[in-house]
Amino acid sequence: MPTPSIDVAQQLAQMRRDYGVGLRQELAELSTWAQTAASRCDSASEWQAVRDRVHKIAGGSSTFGFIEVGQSCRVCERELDAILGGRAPAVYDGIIERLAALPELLAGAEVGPDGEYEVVESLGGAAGDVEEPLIYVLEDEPETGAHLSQILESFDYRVRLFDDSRALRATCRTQRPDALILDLHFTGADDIGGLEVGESIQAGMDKPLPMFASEQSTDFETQLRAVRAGVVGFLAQPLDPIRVTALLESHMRAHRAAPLRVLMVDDDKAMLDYHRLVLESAGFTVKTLSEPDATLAVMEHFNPDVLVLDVRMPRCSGPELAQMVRYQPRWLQVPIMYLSAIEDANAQLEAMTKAGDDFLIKPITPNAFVASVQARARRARELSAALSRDSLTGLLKHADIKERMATALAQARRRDEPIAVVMLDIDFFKRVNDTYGHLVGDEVIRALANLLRRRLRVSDMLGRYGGEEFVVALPDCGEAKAVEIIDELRESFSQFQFSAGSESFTSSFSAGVKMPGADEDIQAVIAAADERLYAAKRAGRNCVVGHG
Ligand SMILES: Nc1nc2c(ncn2[C@@H]2O[C@H](COP(=O)(O)OP(=O)(O)OP(=O)(O)O)[C@@H](O)[C@H]2O)c(=O)[nH]1
Repeated sequence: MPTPSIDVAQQLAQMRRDYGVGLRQELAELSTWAQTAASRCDSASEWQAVRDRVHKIAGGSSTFGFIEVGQSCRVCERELDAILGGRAPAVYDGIIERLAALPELLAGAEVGPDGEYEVVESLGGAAGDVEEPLIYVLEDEPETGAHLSQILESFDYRVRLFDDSRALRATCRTQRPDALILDLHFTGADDIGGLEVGESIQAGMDKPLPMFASEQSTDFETQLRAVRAGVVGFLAQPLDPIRVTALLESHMRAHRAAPLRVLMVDDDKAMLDYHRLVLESAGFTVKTLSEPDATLAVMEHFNPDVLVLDVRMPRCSGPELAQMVRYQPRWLQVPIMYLSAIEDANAQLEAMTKAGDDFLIKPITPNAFVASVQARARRARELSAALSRDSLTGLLKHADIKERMATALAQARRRDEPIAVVMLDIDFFKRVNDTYGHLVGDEVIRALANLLRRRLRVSDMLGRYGGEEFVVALPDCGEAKAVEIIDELRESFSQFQFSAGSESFTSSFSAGVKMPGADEDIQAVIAAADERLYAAKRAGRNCVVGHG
C-alpha cells in the first residue's frame, strides 16, 4: 500500500510516546500494589479490578508497540480469569511477581523507530470537480457499440468506441482509461478474442485496470480466465441502463462517493484516538464514544456505515451494546465489528453469537485495520444502495427517500438553512400507457428520472415516490429559486420527443414546491407539496406551483 503522510506517522509516534508516559505511571502503581498489598489481598473484587486494568494495558501496550508488556499483562489476565472463574486455585504468587516486574519490562522495551508504523492507503474521500470517468469500449458490432455508448453517455461517462484491438492497445498506452469494456465475442483482424486483448492490455498496466465484459458468460473456464484477466463484472444482455450504470458506478465512482463513516465505542481513550487517526488518515469520517450511552442517539444523526466496538467495557459490554443496536430494525444492515484484545476463542464466539459480524484482535496493523473496516463498510453501502433503489429508474424508493429527507430537514433546521420540497407527477400518464403500451410508459418514466438525476446537484435528494410520481428535496435553496429550477426542468422535459413505433409524442409533468413550516415534519411537508402539485394539475398541468 502507498506510504502515509509523514505527518500521520509523526502523530502516531507522538501518540506512542504519550502513551508510554501514562503507561510508566500505570505500571509503577500496579507494581507497588503487588509488592505491598497483593500478598495480603483475598478480595475477589479487588483482583477483578486488577484483571480489568491488565486487560486494558494488554490491548493498548501491544497496539503501541510495547509488546513484552502486553504479553505479560495478557498472561496475568488469563491466569486471573481462571482463578476468578473458579477454574484454578486462588494462588496469586506468579501473578504478583509478574505485576511487580512490569516497570522493568517497560524500561527494557525496545522502542522501534518512529517510522515503524505502517502507513495506510488513502481512500481519497469525496473528490471535488473530478473529470467524468473515461471508458474505452471494444466492440466490433456497430449497433451494440452505439447502444452501449449512448447508455454510458447519458450517465455522463466519457466513451471511446474501438473496433480495432491494435488501436485500442495503442490508445491505452498513451492514455489510461478508467475502465475498459470488452466484447467477449470480439474477433479482430489478428484473430484474437476480446479476453486476450484485455489480458495483453492488463499486462502493460502498472496498476490493475477495471475491466468489464459486455456479455454474461456462464462457462466456468471463461469466467476463470476473466477473473484472472481483471474482469470485475459482466454486463447482462439485453443491456439495461440502470443495471449497467449501477455495476459501473460501484467500481468507478467509489472514490467520488461520500467518505465511509465509522462509529467507534471503546472505554480506552488512547485506543480511540489511535484508531481514529489511522482511519481518518485513510479517508474515513470517524466518530468516537468512550461511553456507550449515546451510541443510538449518535447513530441517528451520524448514520454510520460500520460500528466498531470494544468487547470489555465497564458499564456495558460490546456484545450487550450490539444487541441494543440490533433491537432497532433500522440498524439491522449496519455491520458490527469487535476490536478487542480477547484471544479466547470461546469468548469471541459468544460475542459473535449475540450480535456482530467480525472480530478483530488487538494489536492489529493499521493496514489490516483499514482494509477490514473498509471491506465491511463498502459492502454494506453497496447492499443498502441495491436494496433502496427502484429497479426501473435506479432512484431511491419511497421509504428510503422519505427517511433521507427527514434527516436533511433536521439538518437544515439545525443550520438554519432553507430546504425546498418538490412533488412532481407526469401528466396524463394513463393515456401514454393506454395509447402506446406499458413499455413505452416505462421509457417515459426512465427519461424523466435521468433528466432529474443529471440536472440536479449531487447534494439534492431525488426519489421515485410512486408510479409516475417523484419527490425532490433541494437543500439550501429558497422557494423562488426552487420554482425556477423545477420550471426549467419542466420546460426541458416537455420538449423531449418520444417514439413508439412510427409515431412520436411529447409528455409533460406538473409540480408543487413547498418550504417546511416551523412545526411541520417531513410527512406534512410532502403532503403540502402534494396539494400544490394538485393545484398545478387543476391549473391545466405542465406547470409548477409554489406559493399556495
Ligand atoms: N408504464 C408504467 N405505468 C405506471 C407505472 N406506475 C404507475 N403507472 C401508471 O400510471 C398511471 C397513473 O394514472 P393517473 O394517476 O390516473 O394519472 P394520470 O393519467 O397521469 O393523470 P394526471 O396525473 O391527472 O395528469 C396509471 O395508469 C398507472 O397504472 C410504471 O411503473 N410503469
